[in-house]
Amino acid sequence: MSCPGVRTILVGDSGVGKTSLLVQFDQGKFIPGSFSATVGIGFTVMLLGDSGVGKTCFLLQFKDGAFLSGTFIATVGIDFRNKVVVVDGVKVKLQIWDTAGQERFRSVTHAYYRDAQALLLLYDITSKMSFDNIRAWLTEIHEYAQKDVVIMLLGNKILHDAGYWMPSRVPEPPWLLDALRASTAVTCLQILGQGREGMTLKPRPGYRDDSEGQEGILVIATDGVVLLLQEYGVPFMETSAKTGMNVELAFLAIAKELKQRAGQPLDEPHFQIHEYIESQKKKSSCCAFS
Ligand SMILES: Nc1nc2c(ncn2[C@@H]2O[C@H](COP(=O)(O)OP(=O)(O)OP(=O)(O)O)[C@@H](O)[C@H]2O)c(=O)[nH]1
Repeated sequence: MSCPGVRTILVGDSGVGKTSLLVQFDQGKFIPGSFSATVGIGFTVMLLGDSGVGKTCFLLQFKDGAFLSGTFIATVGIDFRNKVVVVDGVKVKLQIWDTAGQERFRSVTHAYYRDAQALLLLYDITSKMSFDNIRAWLTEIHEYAQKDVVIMLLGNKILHDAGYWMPSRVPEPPWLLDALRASTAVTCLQILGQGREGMTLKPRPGYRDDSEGQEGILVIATDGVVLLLQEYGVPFMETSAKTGMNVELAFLAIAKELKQRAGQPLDEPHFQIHEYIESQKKKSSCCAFS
């Protein structure tokens, strides 16, 4: 959550101490005897979206496996974290930039768009406003980012993770309640659409005041997203920075796509990010309703 400033690049032979110097500066400590050569393949991923959609939490969940609950401290300017992931047996270093969602930092973050190879664009599924602003974000991306930048749309704060939602009546059969709680907004609507008219999910009273009613919130999770995806063709997932759902999958899919692009011989078939995330999502949610 630091202010952007001068960019400094550490260069020098392997083993001279570049990483240790950086760790000493960042964390104020020296880690003895832990030399591991910094991986040669690396990509820059940028997190974008309105203030409060959960970008910082999303990054910290991925980096440290922890959720930052409680007081919300808006990011100032831009902050970054590194994480190495293994893709098909190869170490890939992701440098992830967490940007401030607040309007007043927009000119600062624009300066970084061009250096990003992938963009994770987040909205908060409980905030219609944050979804409505996605088109404006996509317009900015087309203006400032590289033409071939990888984009993924993420609907963060899935329904059940904070207990914001409750059914308007006890569902029948009773196991459906657990199924609904374990669902994304999209699957909730699919379940509710299957002959269970008259039952809706409601946010807890007083939860938010920037959305015009609960129907609107759920609709953005289906019609709005489908239309947007048809128009822009970007891959989409619902995620939870709180429970960790799909957080790692989002970064892994991006890393896989970038790695394939970087080293792919022309005659090899192109990696299909849409198909990859659909197959992985199915794997992780296959038992939710059994
Ligand atoms: N329930 C729930 N709350 C979340 C989730 N992700 C973030 N939050 C909460 O949402 C609030 C905002 O999260 P941040 O990660 O700071 O939001 P941000 O997008 O980084 O905001 P800016 O830094 O202003 O751009 C915090 O109070 C978090 O605890 C999530 O997946 N589920």
